[in-house]
Amino acid sequence: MNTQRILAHFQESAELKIQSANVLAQPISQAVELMFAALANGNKILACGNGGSAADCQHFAAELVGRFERERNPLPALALTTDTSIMTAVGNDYSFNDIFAKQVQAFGQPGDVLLAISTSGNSANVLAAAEAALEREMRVVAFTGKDGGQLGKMLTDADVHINVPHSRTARIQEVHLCAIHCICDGIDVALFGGDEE
Ligand SMILES: O=C(CO)[C@@H](O)[C@H](O)[C@H](O)[C@H](O)COP(=O)(O)O
Ligand SMILES: [Zn+2]
Repeated sequence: MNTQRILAHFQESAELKIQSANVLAQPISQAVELMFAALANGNKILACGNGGSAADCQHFAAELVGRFERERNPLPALALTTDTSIMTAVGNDYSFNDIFAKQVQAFGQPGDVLLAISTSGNSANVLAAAEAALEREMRVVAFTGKDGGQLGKMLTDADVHINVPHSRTARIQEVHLCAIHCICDGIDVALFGGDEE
């Protein structure tokens, strides 16, 4: 394979990370504050998304329940992407669009946070989950790309929108993962200090 193509992927990814840092530092900081306040109040974080974004949800939940870089007590975060019995039952008996919303209705409490990840902002099951969360007085942290899609439009001022300024799904996902690690670090800093600014 032509290594130029590989170099181009790295180049585009690195450039987008730098560009996104300027645009996303503020909303990522807001997401840390929102999530930490919820956790400190005894609430939890639910996470949903499809494909690579489902993997991101699981990655995020693993770092909260296990640990990120510092030793600490487990924090309550649940990926809604892992229970194949729930997802096949709801998908089969209702609709694939309901696989996350039903779980939000089952597990979500007022004050909990939904991490909703969709690079297009238009996946119907993620939109339904966000709608269910808002109905339950949960807050939503939305990770999107492109123009933010319908997900970006349904958020309230109390929610947080982390919209990656790019059109390519793979590149958007790479920035989403960086944002997830920023949030995990921010939660550790909120717990233990270490923010020198
Ligand atoms: O990881 C990738 C592409 O890089 C895919 O698995 C991708 O996540 C899937 O096509 C998703 O269904 C895309 O959905 P969304 O990000 O638009 O909500
Ligand atoms: Zn991917």
